[in-house]
Amino acid sequence: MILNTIRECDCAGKKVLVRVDFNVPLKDGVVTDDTRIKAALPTVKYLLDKGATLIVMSHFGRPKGQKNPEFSMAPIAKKFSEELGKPVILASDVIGDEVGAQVKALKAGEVLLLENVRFYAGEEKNDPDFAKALASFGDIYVNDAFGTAHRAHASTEGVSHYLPSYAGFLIEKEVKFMGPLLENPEKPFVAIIGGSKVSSKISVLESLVKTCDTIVIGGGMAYTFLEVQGHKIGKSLVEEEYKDTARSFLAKAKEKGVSVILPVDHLCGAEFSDTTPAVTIDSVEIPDGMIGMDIGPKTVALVCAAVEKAKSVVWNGPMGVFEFDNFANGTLTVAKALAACSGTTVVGGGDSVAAINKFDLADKISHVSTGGGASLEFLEGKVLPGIKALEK
Ligand SMILES: Nc1ncnc2c1ncn2[C@@H]1O[C@H](COP(=O)(O)OP(=O)(O)O)[C@@H](O)[C@H]1O
Ligand SMILES: O=C(OP(=O)(O)O)[C@H](O)COP(=O)(O)O
Repeated sequence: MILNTIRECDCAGKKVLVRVDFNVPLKDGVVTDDTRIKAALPTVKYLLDKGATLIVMSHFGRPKGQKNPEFSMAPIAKKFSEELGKPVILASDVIGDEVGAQVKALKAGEVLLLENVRFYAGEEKNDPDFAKALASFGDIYVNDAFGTAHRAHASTEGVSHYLPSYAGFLIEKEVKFMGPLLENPEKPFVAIIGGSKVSSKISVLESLVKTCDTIVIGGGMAYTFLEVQGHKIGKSLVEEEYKDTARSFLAKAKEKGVSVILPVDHLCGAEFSDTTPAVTIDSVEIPDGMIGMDIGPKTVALVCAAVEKAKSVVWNGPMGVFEFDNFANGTLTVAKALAACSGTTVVGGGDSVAAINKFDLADKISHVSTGGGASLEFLEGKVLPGIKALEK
């Protein structure tokens, strides 16, 4: 996949329409995690250094096509300005005459942040008129919103039909790290997939089985697989309707000679709560009435040994209920193993990234993706419309 990148665009003296993903967590009107804002800064600063004037756009949350002050970009504009170290003007709206006038009034090198693009239904419908209205603000379009690249929306795909379009540094970096995992990973290649739902991860497992040497299945989704293997899982999470899918995945892995690591022991609780004491079950069989809430020490050792030998590792989804201190060990130890791995390590998915940040290990991972859904779809081998629009 070869992209047009901002290195190739002549943006001096031009108005550049930049799509970023500033869909960040807010609490009481304050940004609580600025990872996505920081991740967009290299592109924003580069364009400003080259003499561009910027019209920046993003969505925030899901206001469903309605103007709702709860979803205003105002608190994000404030944080963006602090991070950038220069004023950011917040537009009064997304499109329209008033915004048009604000764009026209911009002086060279100024930064205008449009209001939430999802205040208009045309955004998610990828309405050509809405896309044209956005495109009218710039001479060039730059997309750096990897986290939203799986959406074919007006600001992520539509505008590329009306302006010369380029990928920013973040999209370039995400593709640089994740592309080889899909096409030509350095071997041994280990994938660690966890989290709570088989339904949301089965497609990525089916894609990874084509390229991986080892696949670890942990977290709540592991129990559906253990149950189809005939093990006792107590009161652990199970997705009945995905048992056939789990069975056929295990058969496919066997046929391809891919080693699948499932939990061989567990940390269980009597109930799903953060005060439940962890009981180590030194067997794959979970007693009646118990809930599997983390992988046990023997499983942790198996996963760590696989990671230690790996040349490429991708991790998506925690190994246990890491939000509860009693059940965070599996996720923490696997995170540390990735941090110590000398191969290329890529972490994607909201909760695994949260775990990496909680344990302060982000700078020891080759690449921490800014996309949850987007990184999963990328690894599933799906075409991401926001990236396709930037291909040469
Ligand atoms: N053994 C488990 N039982 C129940 N939930 C679990 C278990 N292990 C992990 N989880 C939960 O999975 C959630 C993360 O899932 P996530 O990676 O977002 O993917 P998804 O929910 O789509 O599978 C976390 O909130 C974590 O507590
Ligand atoms: O936060 C996002 O997705 P993610 O939580 O899957 O990473 C993106 O901004 C996309 O948002 P959306 O899922 O409302 O389209």
